[in-house]
Formats: sequence, C-alpha cells, structure tokens
Amino acid sequence: MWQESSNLTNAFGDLSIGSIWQETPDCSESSLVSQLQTTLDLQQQLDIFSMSAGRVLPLCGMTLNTHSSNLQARGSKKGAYHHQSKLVLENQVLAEISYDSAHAFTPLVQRQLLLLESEWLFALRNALLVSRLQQMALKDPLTTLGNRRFFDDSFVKSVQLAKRHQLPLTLLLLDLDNFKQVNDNSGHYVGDEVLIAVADCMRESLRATDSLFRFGGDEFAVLLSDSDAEHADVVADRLLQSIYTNAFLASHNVGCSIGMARLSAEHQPRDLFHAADEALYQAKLSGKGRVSQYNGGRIKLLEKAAHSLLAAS
Ligand SMILES: Nc1nc2c(ncn2[C@@H]2O[C@H](COP(=O)(O)OP(=O)(O)OP(=O)(O)O)[C@@H](O)[C@H]2O)c(=O)[nH]1
Repeated sequence: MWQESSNLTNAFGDLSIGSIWQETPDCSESSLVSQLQTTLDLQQQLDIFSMSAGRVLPLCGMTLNTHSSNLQARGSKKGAYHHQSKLVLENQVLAEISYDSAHAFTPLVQRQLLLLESEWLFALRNALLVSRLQQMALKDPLTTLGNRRFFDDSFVKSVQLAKRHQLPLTLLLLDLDNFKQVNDNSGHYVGDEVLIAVADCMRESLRATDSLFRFGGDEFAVLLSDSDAEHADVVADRLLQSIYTNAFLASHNVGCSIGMARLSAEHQPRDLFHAADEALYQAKLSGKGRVSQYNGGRIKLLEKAAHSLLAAS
C-alpha cells in the first residue's frame, strides 16, 4: 500500500510544492476530508492521510502515536529527515505524527503538512473514540485483562489456527481458593485489590499478556501457544510461584487452583474448554492449591502443589 503511495508520490515528485496545491484540485482539503470520512479505522485513516502527505513531500515513513497505540503507515521506513507534529483539537492532544523523508522538511513543507493535518482532526477524533470503545468492550475494567467476550473470540480463533497449522495450544483455567473469605472478612474493596494483584502476578509470569483473561468473579484463563504450550506445566508452576510468593495475597491467605488441557486433533473449542474445566474441578476436589492436567480422559495431578511452594518460601 505504501508502495502504491510512493509511486503516486513519485508521480507528483517533479512538481514543486506550490504547484501541487495550485494544480491538483483533487488533492484539495475537501477531497481528503471526504476520503477520511469513509472509515473509522485508524490504520486506514493513516494510510489515506499518508497518500495526501506524500504529495506535499515524497515520504518514506509515517508513524501515528496515540494514547493506546503506535501505528505505522504501511511499508514505512526511516528517512534521513524527520518531522514531528502534534494533532491538537480543542486543546486536546489527539495524537503525535512523525514523518520520515529523504528530503528536508522546509518551513513551507511544514506549513503545508500542518494545513493537511488540520483536515484530519475531526475524522481522527471519531476514529480514536471508536477504537477506545472497542478496547473497552473487550477489557475487564477492574484488572484490564481481556474479558470473557475477548476470550471467546480469541479462543475459537486460536483453536482454528492451531489445528490448521498443527501447532500446540494449551488452555489454563485458574480459580482463586478461599477468595470469598476476603470479601467477607475485609470487604469488597480489598477483594478487588486481591483480583488486581492476581492479574499483576499473571502478567509478570507470562510473556504474551494479550493471552490473559478474567472471566469475572475469581476465574481467570490463560491461552498458551507455541513453546509455552509445550511447557505449560512450567508456566503453571511459574504462575503458582508468583501468586503464592506475593506478600499481599499471602496476607489474605489467597491461593489458586489451575486446570489445564492441551488441544488434540479431535478437539473442538468446547471440548478443550471442558477438558481444562474438568481438570480444574479435580484440582479443587483434591484439596486446592494444585495444578492438574487433563490427559486424554484421565486427570493427572501435577506434583508441584502450591502448598509445598508456600512451605518452601
Ligand atoms: N471483590 C470482588 N468480589 C467478586 C467480584 N466478582 C465476584 N466476586 C466474589 O467472588 C466470590 C467467588 O466465589 P467462590 O469462587 O465460591 O469463592 P472461593 O472462596 O474462592 O471458593 P473456592 O473456589 O471453593 O475456594 C463470591 O463471593 C463473589 O461475590 C468482584 O469483581 N470483586
């Protein structure tokens, strides 16, 4: 896409900046505005904007930094010259844009870009709003982990992907032990802090934080792919260590049980979930603070029970 825009840019490259604005009325502000209004997708807006900016000065890269994302126009590369600008609407900084080019950003070019940026502001604000709403709809507001809806979506996609490419995938379901007593003894607010601390422990123990979810209540899920899925018992062990050695959680006597199951060829998403759920149930039944693994119809209790970790710490 950026390649296309570079070609376009090259086509205009022979024209002076001034002549671009005078001789190409199709690049006019209203034309850019109407193009930007065709989408609420930030990446698409950036790609559209980069086409117009590339007519002002041949560009080799463009980056948009917002509060929650860092996007690059497709095919962006570093250039010898660099220019940055804040996109501000009604005293609010919406984003920061960075341009890269093999050519210098003269004061005239900067002014032309500024004019162009002003045409993006309203469409950008709308796209940012939509992006924020989309993120909110998929996040658990208390822990900021993915919520149940996000899990359902990611889970089905991950199972399909793993089966298609014959990649390993392991699901871990984690349920806190004795959490109700925290609420009962110390109040709901402290209960919330416990849930946040557990989420932090999970983040610390895992590399891909986008595979962590809170279902609601004191139930969490972890989706492990690739090498992490192969060594899920090690990951589960790390999770237990992190939770059982956390001083705040220990002070409230909160532990956890984990059930895990590995995707097999005949599994549908529902089967994998049920297998991990069954393993979790057995972990609870066997005295909590344990990891158990669903193993082709059998449940194997792993040796490293959290109680022994706690005793060792
Ligand atoms: N503070 C807080 N508590 C919640 C939230 N959502 C659910 N709960 C409480 O979480 C508790 C979950 O209940 P259980 O899983 O039966 O509690 P438990 O003591 O961990 O039970 P075991 O799993 O058998 O050890 C209930 O008391 C719910 O009211 C929340 O967002 N914040």
